[in-house]
Amino acid sequence: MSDQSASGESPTHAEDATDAVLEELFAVVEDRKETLPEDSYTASLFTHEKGENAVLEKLGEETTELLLAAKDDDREEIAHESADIVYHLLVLLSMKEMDVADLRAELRDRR
Ligand SMILES: N=c1c2ncn([C@@H]3O[C@H](COP(=O)(O)OP(=O)(O)OP(=O)(O)O)[C@@H](O)[C@H]3O)c2ncn1[C@@H]1O[C@H](COP(=O)(O)O)[C@@H](O)[C@H]1O
Repeated sequence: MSDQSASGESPTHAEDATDAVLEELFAVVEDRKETLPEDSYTASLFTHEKGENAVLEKLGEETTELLLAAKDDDREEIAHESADIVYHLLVLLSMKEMDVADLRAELRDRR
């Protein structure tokens, strides 16, 4: 990470790319919530069959898996579980009628 990035003064290209990935994934989540395609795992989370409890359970499971991966120093697994957590977190934000912008604003406020 560059000094400029660490200071928070100006986003780097890498940060721009990260932001775009989160925005794009969140847009897919929002689309699945609205259109509810039958073959979509995301859509299934918005049904009564699964719903919020399933998302919360997943976040709990994946957090445990992340802790185990960290204890094992398994970087590939850490990345995998982190991505699972971020995805399910975005689903939860959408369920609460929140936006990825709320997460970004909270992180920015801490700098
Ligand atoms: N990022 C994800 C994503 N992460 C996890 N999952 C699903 O979440 C489910 C549970 O995840 P787990 O890791 O617990 O699955 P698992 O096989 O039990 O694995 P482990 O428990 O062993 O880790 C699996 O069915 C995964 O496919 C995801 N499903 C969808 N997405 C994104 O959402 C987009 C839309 O997907 P659909 O809604 O399916 O069209 C995709 O293109 C992806 O970008």
